[in-house]
Amino acid sequence: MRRDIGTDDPRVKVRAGKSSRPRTKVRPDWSREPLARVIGVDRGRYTLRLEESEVRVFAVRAKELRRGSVIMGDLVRATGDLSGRHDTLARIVAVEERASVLRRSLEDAPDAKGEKAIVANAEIMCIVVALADPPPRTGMIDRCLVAAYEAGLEPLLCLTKADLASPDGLLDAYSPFGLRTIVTRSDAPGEGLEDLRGALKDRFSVLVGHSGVGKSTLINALVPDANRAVGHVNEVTGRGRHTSTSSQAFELPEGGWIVDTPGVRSFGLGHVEVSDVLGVFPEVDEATRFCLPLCSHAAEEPSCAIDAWIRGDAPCAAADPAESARRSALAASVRRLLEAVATAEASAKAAR
Ligand SMILES: Nc1nc2c(ncn2[C@@H]2O[C@H](COP(=O)(O)OP(=O)(O)OP(=O)(O)O)[C@@H](O)[C@H]2O)c(=O)[nH]1
Repeated sequence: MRRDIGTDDPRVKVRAGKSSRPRTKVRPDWSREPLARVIGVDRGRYTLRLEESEVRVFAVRAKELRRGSVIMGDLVRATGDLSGRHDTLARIVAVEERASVLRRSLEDAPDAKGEKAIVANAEIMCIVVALADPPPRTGMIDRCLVAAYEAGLEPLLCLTKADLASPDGLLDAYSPFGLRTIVTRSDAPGEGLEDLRGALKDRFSVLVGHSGVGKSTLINALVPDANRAVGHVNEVTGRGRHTSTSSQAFELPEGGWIVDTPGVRSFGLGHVEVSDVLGVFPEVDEATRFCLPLCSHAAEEPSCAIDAWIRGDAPCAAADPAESARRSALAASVRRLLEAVATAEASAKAAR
């Protein structure tokens, strides 16, 4: 129907009102467009590597894709100029289903709500911790572990700066998790670096760790032409300066990718639940079925069934002293992770 615009003058053309425009639910099928991996994110610009030709192209997001819907590591469909020539731009038109999503809750950023997906399709979280300068903080390792378990990534603990302090204390503290652990020192890279190379080969890994722990140093050692800027640790604060600011994936010469992204240096865990952590440790999870409802599973909880499981009391499976010692170490570690989740929950509530 023609809209009434208050004149019959035939020279005045009437465009259909917005509401009467025909709508279609049929979306274009992008599934035949070339597949590419997002290997760089710098504000609204993406660097893609085409899966088939391995050509690198710059791209922007198509209008119909929401802000934040394309993240590092995504497999996407791209159209437009895919030549990779200087001054050309491709267009990301669709994002493939993700095998894993690493998220960060934003309760630590008071102006933002909810959570943010930061890396897609990663397989390994390489938690980089300096043995000194800056000193290691177990709270940060625990938060990273919880985030890795929640996202379905395999955690790998990389202890750097072994020339400055012994790794023994941390190795002991994390042995109950059965984590893969690698110790490195930049003055004698040798064995540690080789182990790391082996662990990351053919995998898509994400590096996390505080500023100044030596992430860029590791990347430069693993990827000869990375040219990652190496910062210095401030003598007063004992921290680095977050020398690396853009999110970038580096291709390892022996195959695989390693991502350094500033966004994953701290983790809010507001989106993680107790069951996410317990799900990773089936035997502890099993024991908690005998807890009273609303049990926090903390060590001071008088009726928590985890203690009965440690002792091997019925209805849990019996345990000899060696088995009890193993259960006790594992329970202490799991309780530390649960505490990290509880603390995050409490601060999320307080921020609301
Ligand atoms: N003694 C010692 N120093 C190291 C080692 N690895 C790195 N460093 C030094 O630690 C400082 C920080 O290293 P970076 O590689 O820039 O650390 P980063 O984690 O990338 O820091 P950001 O970019 O700020 O996040 C530099 O001065 C490095 O030379 C090591 O194994 N031993």
